[in-house]
Amino acid sequence: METKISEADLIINQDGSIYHLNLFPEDLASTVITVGDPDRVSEVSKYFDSIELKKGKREFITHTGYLDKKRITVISTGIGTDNIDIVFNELDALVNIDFEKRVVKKELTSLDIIRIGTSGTIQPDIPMDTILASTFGLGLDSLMQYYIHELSGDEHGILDAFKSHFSHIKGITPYLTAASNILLNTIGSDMEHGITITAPGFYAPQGRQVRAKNAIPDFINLLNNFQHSNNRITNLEMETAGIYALAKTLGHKALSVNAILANRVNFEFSKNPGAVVDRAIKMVLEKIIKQK
Ligand SMILES: O=P(O)(O)O[C@H]1O[C@H](CO)[C@@H](O)[C@H]1O
Ligand SMILES: O=c1cc[nH]c(=O)[nH]1
Repeated sequence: METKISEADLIINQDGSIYHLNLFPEDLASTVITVGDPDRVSEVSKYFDSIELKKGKREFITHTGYLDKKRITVISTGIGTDNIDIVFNELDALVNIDFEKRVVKKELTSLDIIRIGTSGTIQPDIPMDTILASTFGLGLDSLMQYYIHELSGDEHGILDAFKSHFSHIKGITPYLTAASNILLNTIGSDMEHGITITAPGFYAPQGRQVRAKNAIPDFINLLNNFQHSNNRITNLEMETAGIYALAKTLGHKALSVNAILANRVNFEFSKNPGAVVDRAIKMVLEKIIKQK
């Protein structure tokens, strides 16, 4: 017998839309771009040939439209993997749960989900304004402690090596998931590649020192001298690991594309962040319409 999902587990608004995203199943395209900043949604959808839908609630703004006959949804997640938990469970529910019967559909849909976000590099040879696709998301936040989450052989190897590199740091349980290979080799081709660290904050959790003192000394050096086979850590941000891990758990493909705005070893910040983000948006949209 099909298990019915309760009204408290999956909350559907009075009008039939999903709780936080405020969307109906038909509002969502099978190619989804996520951005952190709600204002970045229109920076993406301004390139669409037509926009059929604009909706929003809290920090979750959604536009769906067409570019060159391809239907695309762009949605803002806000900052952090706590928001990724909400957005990814609700995106999945929109395609894979029958809202009337409150059961999982027999035929599951796999979404293509591409993050276009901003990030700081920790490698001196990666110039500012680089567009980088994350090969793996390595989470230092706690989101995946709450989900059963299986690792492949490659993922185990890198994660075990990182855990031993990080073994003197107490109280952090890292997790790691690979990008979708298909999206990495299509959307992510012609981009710099590397492991992305997802931090549970912007300041000390990314090794920044302003007034509050850092508990982990030499954090950036500790990360940038990690190496496993050909894999090195290239950048820091706040969503990728949660996106990769939940996408894999729920059967979706995901890729994170990072506009590098900060170089943490050269202590520099981009002079023109808007232009770098715009270049990342255009690269991703061009690659999406070339797919299939
Ligand atoms: O520019 P977005 O997509 O928000 O991404 C990055 O910028 C925010 C911090 O400034 C974090 O969300 C981080 O992941
Ligand atoms: O250094 C940076 C830049 C953008 N976003 C981050 O999370 N970190």
